Amino acid sequence: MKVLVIGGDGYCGWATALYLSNRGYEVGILDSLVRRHWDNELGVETLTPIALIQQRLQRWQDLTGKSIDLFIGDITNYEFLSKTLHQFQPNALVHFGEQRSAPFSMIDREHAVLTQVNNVVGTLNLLYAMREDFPDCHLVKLGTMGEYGTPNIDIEEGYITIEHNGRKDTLPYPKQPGSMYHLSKVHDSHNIHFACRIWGLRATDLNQGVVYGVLTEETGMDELLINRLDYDGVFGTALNRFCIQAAIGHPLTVYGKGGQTRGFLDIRDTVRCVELAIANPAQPGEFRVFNQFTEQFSVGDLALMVKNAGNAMGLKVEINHLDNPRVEKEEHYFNAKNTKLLDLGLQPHLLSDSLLDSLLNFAIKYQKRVDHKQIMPKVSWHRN
Ligand SMILES: O=c1ccn([C@@H]2O[C@H](COP(=O)(O)OP(=O)(O)O[C@H]3O[C@H](CS(=O)(=O)O)[C@@H](O)[C@H](O)[C@H]3O)[C@@H](O)[C@H]2O)c(=O)[nH]1
Repeated sequence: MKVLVIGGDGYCGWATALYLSNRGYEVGILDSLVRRHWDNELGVETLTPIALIQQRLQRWQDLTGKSIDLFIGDITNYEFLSKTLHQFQPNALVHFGEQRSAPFSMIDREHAVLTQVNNVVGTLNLLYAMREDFPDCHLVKLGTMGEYGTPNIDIEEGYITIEHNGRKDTLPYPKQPGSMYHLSKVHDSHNIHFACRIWGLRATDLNQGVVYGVLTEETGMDELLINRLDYDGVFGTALNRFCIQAAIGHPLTVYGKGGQTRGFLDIRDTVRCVELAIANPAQPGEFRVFNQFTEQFSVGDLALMVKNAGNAMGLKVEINHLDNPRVEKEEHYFNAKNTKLLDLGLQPHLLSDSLLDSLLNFAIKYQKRVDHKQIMPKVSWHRN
């Protein structure tokens, strides 16, 4: 089975490409490498030193004998995309190739437009390329739990059955995203759903929660295969940031009250979830939605867990409640379903003391690379 991983040079994409290659899939990576460019523009570097994509792939081949084809280019360029698909002939497309940071999308108008054009046009191009020449190919698209927002009712997996004035229907679950980035994913979901309904394409939208961790079996094999681990205020995400902050003695940056609750998962489960989706494809015409997370936590609870784990290792860890740079509910109901991937056989790696220890130790190992100026959030959702 041939799988093209779009965005295969990024945090989730790199881990997934190696995992699938190790499991015997024929893997190609398509990536524009723009994420490395955005790091340069923002003046930030991931905690871990990441090798050039070509060196990474050479090392993978030397270690395992498995080769991964590389296509460098941008899927917003339809000609490049179409040429690549014809060359590679994929059976499944795994699409991580989007601008994925909420703060980045909220910097200013330019970054909002960049995010939405990049994400929506890239995915639209994919849908048209599939419609033209690869109508049977299965699209596995990374969506986000943030598409739903934080409604005061249970969150279902993509659809909700509603009774209204004596009639009943199962309809797309209402969306109330919290950033221009999260909105771009909602727009994608609508476009993909349309392509499935009208053209009979098949797709799975993986509404992923916040990913944490850095090691997978494959990326841990060699220093040159090491994954990125972002800690800065733009691309760093909650738990990873807290561990790195604890390791360098920076107070943990809880935004506001800290009751913000989200779905979380270990990166070792991200790669497995993608494989489960590929191995059990959607039917022609089906737009399938899986909620891809394993546990729910509030950011305040996560900060406490990191503080306790850090204290146990002899680190002094403080928790700071900062003025929230985002506009979001800080105390709210949150109960999201996540049974579909479990039904397909996902065995979650739940957040444990040993994972926190390993992440903290990882952060301590690379602490010299941390630029302390990049920790505090600088992007505000507020009007002024
Ligand atoms: O130092 C921090 C960082 C974040 N938060 C809070 O933690 C929550 C999550 O923020 P995040 O930065 O960890 O994650 P988010 O911006 O939601 O985006 C990340 O997680 C999303 C899944 S979800 O959150 O929408 O379920 C993915 O789609 C995105 O690509 C990924 O960057 C927010 O309430 C935020 O205010 C803090 O309190 N302190």
